[in-house]
Amino acid sequence: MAEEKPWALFSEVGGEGYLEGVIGIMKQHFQLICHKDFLKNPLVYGPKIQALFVWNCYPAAEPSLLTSLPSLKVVANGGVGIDHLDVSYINSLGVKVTNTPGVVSAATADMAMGLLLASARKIVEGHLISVDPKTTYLPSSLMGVEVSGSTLGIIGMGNIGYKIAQRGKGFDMRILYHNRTRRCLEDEEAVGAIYCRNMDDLLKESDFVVLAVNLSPETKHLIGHRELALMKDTATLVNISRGLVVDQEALLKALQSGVIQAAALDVTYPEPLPRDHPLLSLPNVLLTPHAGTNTNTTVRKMVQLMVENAVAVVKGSQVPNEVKL
Ligand SMILES: O=C(O)[C@H](O)CO
Repeated sequence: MAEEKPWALFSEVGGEGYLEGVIGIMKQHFQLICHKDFLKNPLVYGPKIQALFVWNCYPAAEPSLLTSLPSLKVVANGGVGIDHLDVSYINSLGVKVTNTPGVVSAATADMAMGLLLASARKIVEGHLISVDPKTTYLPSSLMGVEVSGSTLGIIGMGNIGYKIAQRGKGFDMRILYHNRTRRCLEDEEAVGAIYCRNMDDLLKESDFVVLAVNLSPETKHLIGHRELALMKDTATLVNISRGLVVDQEALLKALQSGVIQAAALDVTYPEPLPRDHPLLSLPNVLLTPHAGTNTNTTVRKMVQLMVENAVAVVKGSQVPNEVKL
């Protein structure tokens, strides 16, 4: 008789279309129950579940859920950032945490460049003018910032930061980076990146500052009043990491008072911002809804890796991407 597949709990929050493509990958290895259906009958399903698939905060891996899953072995996170998970608490329950580094880097770096270009060249404003028959296009209203030849400052030079540097090189940008540890000379030379041990030097010299760090107690509000004041008044801040890396109140003031020219943000806090949040009505802000990894290819790769991680934990074999504290 064929061995019964283990049970896994996942969230339906991504939307039907989003899940259609990926549910098949999960179903090859797991019997699935979505969070909504689980909540209708937690006492029946709770003891069966061995894997919990998590997308950002969905479902929230909180004590109330975790303690209702006595057979749980793994929380398999989709994405690299695990700031929404209390890893030590989860580990204390005898449950491993896994994530999906590497596979998210290219799409996230593309998003950073997309935001940078769209903000610099006012692409969204250009689209709105083009589709509105009542507006007349005046080139002066869409005057952009030249990207080629400008200076790109990358804060956080892990996989994603490095891919942003590769893209910046393609745009003939001068590349500065700040990271806890310096990359090897070979990596630096391949993209022509200059290391700034002191982040302030990067902030002062860059036309575009891109944030690509993980959120941790050390990087929370890494960019605040002081750092924004160091930036050029013609500079743009691009954030594809986590909203909390920036002090949002300080950013709002800097954008309102011309301390910096613009911001392009894929991440904020909270997400989404409330409809009356002042950042939403500033003309020099471009926002996307934390969609850096959201391509068919990357989502599939993430789910594939989530499943590989979860299967490895359940079977007790070598786990490709366990998060270790
Ligand atoms: O952490 C990540 O990889 C992305 O933000 C997706 O959640």
